[in-house]
Amino acid sequence: MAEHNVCVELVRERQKCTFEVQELIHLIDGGITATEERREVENVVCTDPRIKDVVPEEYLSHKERYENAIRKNCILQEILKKYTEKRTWDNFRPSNKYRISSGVVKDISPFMLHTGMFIPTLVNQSDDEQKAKWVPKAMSMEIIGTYAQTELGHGSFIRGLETTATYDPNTEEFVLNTPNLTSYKWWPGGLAHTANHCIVVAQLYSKGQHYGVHPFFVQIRDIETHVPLPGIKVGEIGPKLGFQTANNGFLGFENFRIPRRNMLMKNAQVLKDGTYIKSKNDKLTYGTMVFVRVIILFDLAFELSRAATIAVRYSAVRHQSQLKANEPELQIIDYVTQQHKLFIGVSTSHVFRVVGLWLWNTYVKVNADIGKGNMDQLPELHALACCLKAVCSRDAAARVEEFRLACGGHGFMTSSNLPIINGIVSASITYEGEFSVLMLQTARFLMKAWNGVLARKTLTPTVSYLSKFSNSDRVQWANTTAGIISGFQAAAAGKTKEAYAAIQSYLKPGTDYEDAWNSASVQLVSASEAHCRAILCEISWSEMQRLSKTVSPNLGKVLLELAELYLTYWSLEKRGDLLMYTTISTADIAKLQARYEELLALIRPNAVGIVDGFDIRDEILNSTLGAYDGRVYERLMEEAKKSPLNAEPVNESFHKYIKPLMLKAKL
Ligand SMILES: CCCCCCCC/C=C\CCCCCCCCCCC/C=C/C(=O)SCCNC(=O)CCNC(=O)[C@H](O)C(C)(C)COP(=O)(O)OP(=O)(O)OC[C@H]1O[C@@H](n2cnc3c(N)ncnc32)[C@H](O)[C@@H]1OP(=O)(O)O
Ligand SMILES: Cc1cc2nc3c(=O)[nH]c(=O)nc-3n(C[C@H](O)[C@H](O)[C@H](O)COP(=O)(O)OP(=O)(O)OC[C@H]3O[C@@H](n4cnc5c(N)ncnc54)[C@H](O)[C@@H]3O)c2cc1C
Repeated sequence: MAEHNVCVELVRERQKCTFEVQELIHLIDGGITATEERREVENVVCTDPRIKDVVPEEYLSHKERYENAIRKNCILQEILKKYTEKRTWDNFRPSNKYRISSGVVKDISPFMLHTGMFIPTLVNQSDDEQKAKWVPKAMSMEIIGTYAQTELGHGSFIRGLETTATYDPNTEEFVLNTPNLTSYKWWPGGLAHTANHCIVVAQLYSKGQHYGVHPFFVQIRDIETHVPLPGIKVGEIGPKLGFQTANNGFLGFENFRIPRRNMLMKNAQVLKDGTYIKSKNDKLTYGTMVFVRVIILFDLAFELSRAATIAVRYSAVRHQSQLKANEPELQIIDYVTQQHKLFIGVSTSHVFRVVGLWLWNTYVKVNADIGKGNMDQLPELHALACCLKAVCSRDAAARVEEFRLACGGHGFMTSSNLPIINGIVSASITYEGEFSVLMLQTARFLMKAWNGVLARKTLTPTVSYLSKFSNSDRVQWANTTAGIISGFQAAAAGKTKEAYAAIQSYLKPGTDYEDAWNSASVQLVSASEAHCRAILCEISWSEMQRLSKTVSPNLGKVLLELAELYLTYWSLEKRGDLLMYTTISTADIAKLQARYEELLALIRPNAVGIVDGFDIRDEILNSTLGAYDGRVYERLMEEAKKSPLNAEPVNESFHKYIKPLMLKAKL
């Protein structure tokens, strides 16, 4: 971007920056080569003239919008092939390269489920022979798939799914059926008109026995004509709050037959005669969900970085109100309340990225152990992935909404892109495991851990802190980062203990454990949240400290300020918990507040530099308010002019309706 086109405010902001933005970019990407590779792909895609929309997406009809998304995503796949052909799924590492999708369509790609769930399920749940047959076809997009689990009647409760797969040993086939309305598959992305295959999660029956839910590889459309195969009823579920171009669909089966070997057989198998071979652990069927819950953290970090870039740049450009009489109007970023809205979101993006990488490394290690037959770490991984996915998605949605509010009226414009990002992030609170449902899964793990505390057993690493805080004394508070982390752990331990006690108190004679659990569930969710906050604080602080030592002192200082801001913000938000479970005093809280305000002031001069460090191209930001040059007002007007209503000075509705109304009023 030529600096002479950049508005004066952003030029000044960039001059103020105390660190090398390029260094931050490389740190986020994971190295200079990674930045170069990402930029190369982004450049090829974003400068392809076929990708540019003449009419903005939001003015298209629902149908046109989908067709446009498909057209452009096919071009993207063609381009990406060149950059991914040397990769195999096995050497896949979460990479920023995939954020390019936002530069192609503003909303969600209809192929997201193909890449995000169909391929991972084939890779992780097929046996070697199945993998060799299906994965290359899926990777090259010779076949296009999705992940069809949720039904009209059941999403959270997977054991309640109603689609059946009944084995017929005479033909060595499974017969798939949708026995009633509530058993229609409902929601899968790309299912409606994009995918020709899917993973179907169905209740398995063989030799008259029921064996629970299992994944099946199912072709639903003819490869040549794309017509649904006989016995398949498929369609789209309609417009939603967001995800307009995701092509979410419904699917029903009527005595639809698939070969025996189309059951994914890495974990459990059905032999030719119908004999069922059990999996080593029946929760391995849920493996794709664990994978996606892990990678969602990267997606949330990315979406937050987009929203942060938009809101921070806009706040530097926008002037409003006078702080002092006869002085120029302030840049809104100089109002401390505005910094309070903005900087925690910026910091949270960094926290999610580093905690996401830590979680990813844990996932890779546990998966390798599972491969060797060792399932010991699976419950802990599941508990971690559940609470982190749940809390981070909810936090991300709150932060994006705050960024939108920070942009005032213009943040309400679709052209700001904040409403679309809002829709994308809000959906993640529900999909891949609804918030409360996942929090209660982590609570199950915490209750078991508390049993371990009471039995003086050695706990697994992420809950080992519970033993330290098992007595009733309030923990000694220290106004340091270590003190804050210890305070969060004390709060988590205290809440875990109370939730445990609440269950016991509800367990009167004649009360089932499940009812007592339900009665205590608000406290259980609260304990899970506290546990998750303790992890977010501990891991982000240790990771940011580690990273700060790998970069120049100037950048290191900024990283530590962002990490400390996160800890301080949450200490103040959760001061009630800290007052309950630590010896923190009102004077300590006042000190925390003062430090928080100090951190806002320290971050302020670098704010634009920090979001520049996310290195998000204008085509990927898709925002009138957030572009690199800060020409906010020109862009808002340019975009407004694209409204089809502005194509004619008088709309025909005037003559048809308004004029007759006015005439009637005269009579
Ligand atoms: C080579 C080139 C490379 C290119 C690669 C590019 C890759 C691109 C990558 C990234 C792109 C970026 C994309 C990022 C975002 C992707 C998003 C995509 C998804 C978006 C669309 C959404 C899809 C969906 O929503 S799919 C449907 C998801 N559904 C759910 O999540 C349902 C939630 N419900 C459940 O999980 C379960 O029903 C339950 C856990 C709530 C309860 O299960 P149940 O069987 O009833 O269990 P329960 O009796 O309560 O407990 C039994 C015990 O089992 C334990 N347990 C439960 N689940 C698990 C598990 N998963 N693992 C381990 N253990 C589990 C549970 O704790 C209990 O244990 P206990 O000991 O008895 O306490
Ligand atoms: C945008 C989007 C994309 C999606 N994509 C896919 C996809 O590609 N493939 C797919 O298979 N699915 C997909 N889904 C479905 C998604 O996984 C489910 O919507 C999700 O798992 C929640 O299930 P549900 O809708 O049945 O909600 P419900 O389970 O009905 O939840 C409704 C309410 O009941 C509460 N509740 C439910 N059970 C419990 C419990 N045990 N304890 C306490 N409270 C409970 C919940 O907390 C919630 O408040 C998608 C959903 C969305 C929104």
